[in-house]
Parts: sequence; C-alpha cells; structure tokens
Amino acid sequence: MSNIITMIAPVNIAVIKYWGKRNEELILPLNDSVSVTLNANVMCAKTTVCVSPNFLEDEIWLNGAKESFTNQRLQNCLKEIKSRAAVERSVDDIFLTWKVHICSENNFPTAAGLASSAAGYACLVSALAKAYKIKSDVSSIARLGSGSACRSVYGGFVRWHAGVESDGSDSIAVQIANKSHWPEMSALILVVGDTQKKISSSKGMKLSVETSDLFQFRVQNCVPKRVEEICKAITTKDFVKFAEITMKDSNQFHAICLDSYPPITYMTDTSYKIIEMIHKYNNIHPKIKIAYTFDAGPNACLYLLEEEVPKILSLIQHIFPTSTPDKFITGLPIQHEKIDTDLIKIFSQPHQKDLLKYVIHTKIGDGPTEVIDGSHLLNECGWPTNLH
Ligand SMILES: Nc1ncnc2c1ncn2[C@@H]1O[C@H](COP(=O)(O)OP(=O)(O)OP(=O)(O)O)[C@@H](O)[C@H]1O
Ligand SMILES: C[C@@](O)(CCOP(=O)(O)OP(=O)(O)O)CC(=O)O
Repeated sequence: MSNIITMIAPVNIAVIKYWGKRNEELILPLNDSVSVTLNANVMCAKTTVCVSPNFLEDEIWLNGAKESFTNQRLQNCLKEIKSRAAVERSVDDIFLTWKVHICSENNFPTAAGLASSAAGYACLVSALAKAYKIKSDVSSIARLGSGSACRSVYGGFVRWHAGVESDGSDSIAVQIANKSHWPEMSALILVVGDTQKKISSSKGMKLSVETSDLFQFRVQNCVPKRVEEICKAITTKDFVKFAEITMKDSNQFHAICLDSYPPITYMTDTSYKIIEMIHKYNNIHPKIKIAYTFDAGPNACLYLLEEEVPKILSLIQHIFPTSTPDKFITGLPIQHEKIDTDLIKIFSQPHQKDLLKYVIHTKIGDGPTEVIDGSHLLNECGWPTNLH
C-alpha cells in the first residue's frame, strides 16, 4: 500500500523584500514582506512524494540527483507535517511511522536568485500536506524550509506577516488579492546570469542584520509604511504607486547589502543598465509604466501591465541584442510590436551582444496545485523515474 502525490508550485517575487531574521531556526523574519505569485505553468517546482511501509529510510532527489536528507530545514518540515497530522488525527498512527520518498525538479535554474527555494519548499510541503491529509494552513510549515516559501503557498498577491510570537505561530502568509483581481498585471524576468550565487540569501541577510546600520532604519521606519501603502495600491489597482514602492524597496534592499560588512553585491553592471533603461522609459511617459525589482542575484523582475509588454520587449531586444533570437523570449506568447523609431532615438546605442541570456514572460498565478495526469516523478514502487 502506498500513497503517491504530485504537486506543482509557483515562484513568488517580492515587492517588499524579506531580509533579516529574528529567529534563525524557526525562520522568523524581522519585517513583513509582500509578493506576487507567478504563473506556475511558466516557472514551477514539481514534487512527487510517496509514503510507504516498504521504504527503509527517508530519501530525496532534487533535479535528478540524490541529496542528503540530513538537511535540517527538510527535517523540520517533515517533522512539523507529522506533528500536525498527529494533532489533526488526519492519518492512522501507523502511517506516521512509514518512511517517505521525495523527488523534485525545477523547470528553471536552481539557487540562482530566481526563488527556487520558495517554489521548491512550497511544493514539497503542499505535497506532504496532501499525503498526510492536513487541512490547516501550511504556510508556516513551508516557512521552515525557506522563509520566502510561505508566500508561494498562496496565489495572487501575498503578505507574509512577520508576527511577534516567539514560537512563530503568527508568522504566516495571507492572500491580499487573488490573481483575478488584477489580471492585466504581467511580469518579465530578465535573466542576466543563471549560475549559483556566491552568498546565499540566508548568509547574506545574517550578515546584514549583524553589520548594517541602515538595516534597523529600514525595518523600523521604512517597511511598515511601505507595506501598508503597497497593500492599498494592490487593492485599489494603483499601478503607479505599486511600481514606485517596488523599485524603491528593491533599491533599499541592495543598499543594505552594500552597507553590510564586508559588502554584498548581487547586482551586476547589466542589472544597472536595466535600471537605467526602465527609468528612462518611465520618464518619457507621463506616468510610471514599469517597475523593476531584484532579488539576491543579478536578474531583474519587471512588473508591468499587459499593454506595455510588446513595447518594452521590442525595446529590450533593441538595447540588449542577442545571438540566439529564437530562444530569447520564453514563457507566455506575446504579440510582437515593431519598435517605434522615436523611442529608439531616445535610447542610446545597443549594448554589446548577449548581456541578457533570455527573458521569461509570465503573469500572476495561483498557489500550488495537484498534478492529476499521472506524470509522477516516482514510479508506483516509489523510486525516481528519471535520474541523471
Ligand atoms: N524543488 C525543490 N525542492 C526542494 N528543495 C529545493 C528545490 N529547489 C530549491 N531547493 C532548495 O533551495 C536551495 C536554493 O535556495 P537559495 O535561496 O540559495 O536560491 P534561490 O531560492 O534560487 O534564490 P533566492 O531565494 O535568493 O531567490 C537549494 O539548494 C535547495 O536546497
Ligand atoms: C531577496 C529575497 O528573495 C530573500 C529570500 O530569502 P530566502 O527565503 O531564500 O531565505 P531563507 O529564509 O534563509 O531561506 C527577498 C524575498 O523573497 O522577500
């Protein structure tokens, strides 16, 4: 007797960044954060879990390779799932003694600052929750895997409340609005680099808490006001306000990285060229049209309304020429608009080729969903179907 569940889960990109913990083990943040969940049909983690009396030990495979199950965060997630199941009496006691096999893969680069840990842990925890028939909110369990993962448990626009309790019971994610609230909202991920970053978010934020003087100022004086304002901008669909706060918060997060000692630099020259392009584009319009935000890496996430997508994409193709035009734009289909020559005149000469690797076009999406077409990553005996 076994129990095989497969789920897919989305990435989320924060517009108010989570940076800094008040408890390292429970992954409790020092500030609230707000994010947008992106369409899981474009970028996702896919995870199959299987619980069986036939397994001798808990095992995990990630992106086609076996990983160690001794990872503390992984252990904490499984432990919490089992204790929730015990409290909810959702499965038989014997089921709780069986071992689990987990197989997961991301359809985009892992550990490159593209929120793979968010999608990955949201997926893992949602799949386990389904297998153990847990009914209550699992965002606080996903949080134990990676802080930002708690926001990927919900679709649309999401706020992670930092909470004040020392056991983390009130540090949960809550949906502000679902994806249908603002269907025109689109995102372009500009991939500058897809290699693993040098300093993980966990290490980077610890260093900032310990060494940055600006950090306390941000947490106490800036974030609380920004969170209220951006939540209001989301509920009233005020794009200009949403975009302005998003850009300012990304810039402040990277200023804090630079104020850490020794300094942390996630953005590159190409990232700054993207920022320059977006401000120039916004300045030639009466109102802000596009927002950028950068996580712990050089890649940009642009938030914009649907009508702006073809225009900025043709401009990006002009300014950031590529030697692989067929593979340059991926994700959701777009209608190409011929670049407007007046727009080109305002912009400088194109940069050198291949500063951008590729662009992912996507939109807002739902939270984790179960895959019901039978395309499990583990076979009926609970072993990976495809190992590298
Ligand atoms: N599908 C997955 N299933 C389980 N764990 C995953 C999955 N994808 C990523 N992870 C875990 O997350 C780690 C990468 O997290 P990290 O924070 O370094 O990168 P990132 O999430 O891509 O970047 P960022 O959080 O800055 O956007 C991996 O080493 C792995 O432990
Ligand atoms: C810059 C960020 O993406 C940082 C994400 O940090 P993680 O959630 O990856 O960190 P841990 O909780 O230590 O796993 C900002 C954000 O997503 O809010």
